[in-house]
Parts: sequence; structure tokens; C-alpha cells
Amino acid sequence: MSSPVLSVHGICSGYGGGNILRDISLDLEAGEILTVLGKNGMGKSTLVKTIMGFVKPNSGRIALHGDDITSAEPHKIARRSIAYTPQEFAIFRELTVQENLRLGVGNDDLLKQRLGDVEAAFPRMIERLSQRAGTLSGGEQKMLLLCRAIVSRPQIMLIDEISEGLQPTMVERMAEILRKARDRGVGILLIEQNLDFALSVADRYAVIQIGEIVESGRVASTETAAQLEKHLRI
Ligand SMILES: Nc1ncnc2c1ncn2[C@@H]1O[C@H](COP(=O)(O)OP(=O)(O)OP(=O)(O)O)[C@@H](O)[C@H]1O
Repeated sequence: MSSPVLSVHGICSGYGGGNILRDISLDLEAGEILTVLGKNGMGKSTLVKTIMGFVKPNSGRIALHGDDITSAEPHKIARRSIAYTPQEFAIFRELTVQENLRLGVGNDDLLKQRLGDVEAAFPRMIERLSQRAGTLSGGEQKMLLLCRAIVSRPQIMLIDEISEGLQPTMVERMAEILRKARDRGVGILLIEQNLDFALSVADRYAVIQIGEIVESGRVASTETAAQLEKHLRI
């Protein structure tokens, strides 16, 4: 087997010295989607924030492409071909769509070369390039987040609840975009509560309950959905 693009080993992490995550370990390979499932407040966002360096782990090790990045600064981690789409609407509302997309690549020339990636993912975004991002619909803002990640042509994507509040056709479009990225070899860590969406794209799953992984495996059949649903019920 190839070595993982992202490796999380024995991570304990939280806020103010306490631990929300306890002994979390997972590996992500190139060209696969691993979904991390769990109810509200179980620690899913804390996990991606810890990987990105926004929350410092109290113990454990995180490696990107085999290099230790535990406790590295977020801007240094972000330079390592990893794209993070946070759960919060992390777009710059006063900037245009194009200016938001530029943040994914660094300059306009490169963005121009890669606008085809945006058009292939979500043609409507091209029509909106000069529009202020804050005036996009909620669904379009989520699409912009995903497009910004895509134009950076990352090897790893960390995606936190992108499907939340979206209509089914938009969710299906997101699923297609993620499958295409996976088929190009991107390793995707997909944080989700939408079980149908997550299992329609993921190759593997892990369930977080109160900061611990309580179940994990391959996404195989409808049996998996039935088996996992209990973890997501309120
Ligand atoms: N900045 C913070 N300071 C203190 N506690 C926090 C902070 N952010 C999150 N928490 C707590 O950590 C726990 C896990 O939160 P986290 O956001 O990781 O959960 P989640 O599984 O992503 O849930 P959701 O789906 O609701 O976003 C919660 O109890 C939350 O209140």
C-alpha cells in the first residue's frame, strides 16, 4: 500500500488545555474519500482545526506526506498542498468572487489559467466573477468555497460540513465534484452529518462520538447506512 498523504496518530486535543479529542488516529490515502461522521459537538471540527494547526494538540502526531507538522503554524500547513473549507462561511463578503478565488492560487495570471477548473465544477460561478461574494446565495457561497479549494489544485482537501443547508441538486453537484477530485488522486477528509451524501461519495468512514472514534470501516452497502444511522440520531 502507498504511504498516506495525511496521517493522524494518537491525537488528544482541545481548548484551554482540556481534551475534546481523545486518542484519535486515522490515515488518508491519495485518491480516496474518508468521511468523518458524528452528531453536533462530537469534535469533528476540532479535528480538522487541529490538523490545520488552529488548535494545538496536547499529544499525538500529525504528518503530511510523511513530514511531521504537529503544532506547525496554520499558514505553513496551508502551503503544503492542503485545502481547507471550514464549516463557517469563510469567504470574504466584500471581495468579488474572482478576488475570493484568487486567494486560492495567489495571483490573477494563475487564476486565469485555472478558470476552466471553476467552469467545469460550477459554470454559474464564472457568470458571477465580478459580483460581491456577500451577495451570492447561501448555496453559491458554499460552491465558491469549494471552487476556491479546487483552483488551488491541492493534493489533500479537508471539507467541513459543506452540504449543510443545501438543496438536494446542489448536494448532488458537490458529490460529483468531490468524486472527480478523488479520481484525479486528491485525498479528501469529509466531515459530515448528512449520511446519504457522505456515503454516496466516501470510500471509508469513521464515526466520532464524544471525541473518540467508535467505529470505522469501508463503505460497502446499504447495510453500512443502517448501521451508522444510530450514531447520527439526536
Ligand atoms: N473555541 C472553543 N473553545 C471552547 N470549546 C470549544 C471551542 N470550539 C468548540 N468547542 C467545544 O468543543 C466540542 C466539540 O466541538 P466541534 O465544533 O469540534 O464539534 P462538531 O462535531 O464539529 O460539531 P458541529 O457539527 O456542531 O459543528 C463542543 O463541546 C464545543 O462546545
